[in-house]
Amino acid sequence: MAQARTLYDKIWDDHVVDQQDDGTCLLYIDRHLVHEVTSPQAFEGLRVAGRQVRQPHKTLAVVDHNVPTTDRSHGIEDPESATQVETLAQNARDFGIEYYNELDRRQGIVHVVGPEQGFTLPGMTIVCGDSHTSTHGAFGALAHGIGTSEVEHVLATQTLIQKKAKNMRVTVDGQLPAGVTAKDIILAIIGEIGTAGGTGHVIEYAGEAIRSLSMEGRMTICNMSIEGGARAGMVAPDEKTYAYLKDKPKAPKGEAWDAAVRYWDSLRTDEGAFFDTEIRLDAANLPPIVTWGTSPEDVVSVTGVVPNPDDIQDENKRRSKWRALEYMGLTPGTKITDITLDRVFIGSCTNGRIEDLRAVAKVVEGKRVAESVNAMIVPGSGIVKMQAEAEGLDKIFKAAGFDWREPGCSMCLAMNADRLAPGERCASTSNRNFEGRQGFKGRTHLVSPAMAAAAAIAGRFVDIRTFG
Ligand SMILES: CC(C)[C@H](C(=O)O)[C@@H](O)C(=O)O
Ligand code: SF4
Repeated sequence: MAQARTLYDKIWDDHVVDQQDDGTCLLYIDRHLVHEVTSPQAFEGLRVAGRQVRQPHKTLAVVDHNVPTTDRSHGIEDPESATQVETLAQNARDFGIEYYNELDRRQGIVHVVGPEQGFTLPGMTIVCGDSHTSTHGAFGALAHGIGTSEVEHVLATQTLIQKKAKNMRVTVDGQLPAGVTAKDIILAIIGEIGTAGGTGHVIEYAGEAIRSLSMEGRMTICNMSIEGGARAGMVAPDEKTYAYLKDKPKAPKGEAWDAAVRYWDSLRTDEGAFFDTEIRLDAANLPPIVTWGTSPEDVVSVTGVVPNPDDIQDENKRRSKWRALEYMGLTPGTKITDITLDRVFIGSCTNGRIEDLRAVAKVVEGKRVAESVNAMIVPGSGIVKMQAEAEGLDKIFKAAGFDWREPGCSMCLAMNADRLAPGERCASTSNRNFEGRQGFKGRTHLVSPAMAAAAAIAGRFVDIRTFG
C-alpha cells in the first residue's frame, strides 16, 4: 500500500521537477501573482539578461500597496506612487502579462484578487513576492511568499528552488460561539504557538470549526499563518471551495471543471499521515481577541486586562514586552474595554472581503461612529466594493460616519497617504501590529471586523458578544 500522505505532501509530490541529493528541489509553479513593490528589480533583471517571461498567462499583475484609496480617476498625485504604478504597467506591457490597473474594477489587494478571479485553484503551487500569499492556501493550494530574486527566477523559468518543509496540523474542534470569528481563531493560535511556532512548517488547518468556516474565514486563517512563522497554511478543499470557485472568470468550465473537481477531491490528508507537529484548540472556549502589544502573539481576551511583563520568566522576553507596552502607551492591569481609540481601519487581505464588510454593516447599521474616532473602510478589491454597493452597505457605512474608500492595501501598512499620526491608537482588522506598521509611532490593536466596528461606535473596545 502506498504511504499515507498529507495534503502538503501530495501537492509537493505533484510539482517536483527535480530533486538533488541534499533534498533541494526544483518545484513547478502554477500561478505567479505580481505587485508593484517586489517586482521592479525582477523585471529589470530579466531585461538585463535579455530573457522573457516563460509563461506569461500563468502570471497576473495588480497594483495594491502604493495606490491612493481616494478618487484615482484623475491620476495619482504622489510622484513616488505614480512611478511605482507606472513601472508595473510598463513591465506588464513589455513582458505580455495581464495587468489590473488602479481604475480596473478587478483591481485590489493581490490576495483578494487571485481567488476572486479563479486564478487561485486547489492543488496548485502559487507564489507572489509577498508574505501573505499564504492566504491562497485556503483553497487547498500550496501558496507562499518569495523574495525578489525568486520572483525573477519564477518569471524566467516558472519554477522555484525549494526544500520541503515539515508538516504541522492545527486542529480546531467544536463550534465558534456567536460574535467570535475566524480572526479570533487565528489570533488565538498565534497567541498559543508564538510568532516562531510554525517555523519550518507548512500548517494544515483541520477540525470542525475550520470546516464550518466560509471561504472568507478560511482565507483569514491562512493569511496569518506567516504571522505564526509558518511557510504556508492550507485547508483541504471541499464543497464550499468548489461553490466559491464555480463560474469565477478564470476557473475551468464544463468538462474541464468536472475533471478538476475529481482531482481536487483527492486532495485530502490520508488517514494515518504523519505530522511533525500537532496542535489542538477548542473553538467553543474562544473569546473575541484584541492584541495589546507590537507582535501578533500579544493577544488577550476582550474581557481581560493588559498583562504584566514582570510575570514573564525569560529576561529578554520580559524586556521586549515592557518595550511593547511603552510603545503602545499602556500600563499593566488596564482593562481592555477601558482602552479608547482614535482611529479604526477596516480592510486588508486579512479582513477586506465582502463577508467582513457585511459583518461590519450588521454592527453599525443605524448607529454613529464616536465623535473622537476617525474610521475608514477600504474594500479589498473593486469587485468587493461593487458587491458592497449593490447590497447598500456603503450607505450604511456613510450614514454611520465611516469613510468609504477605493480598494488597496491602504493603512494596513501605510505605504500610501493612509496612515496614523504619531501616538494615534487604532483598532485594525489587518494582520500586523509591528512598531510603525500603520505610520510612525502609530499604535495598532488587531481585532476582527465586528470588534473593530463596535469599537468605532463606542470609541473604545467593547465585547461584541454583548454589544447592541
Ligand atoms: C510589501 C510586501 C513585500 C509586504 C509583505 O511581503 O508582506 C507587505 O505586503 C506586508 O504585508 O508587509
Ligand atoms: S493588505 Fe497588508 S498584509 Fe495584505 S498584502 Fe497588502 S500590505 Fe500586505
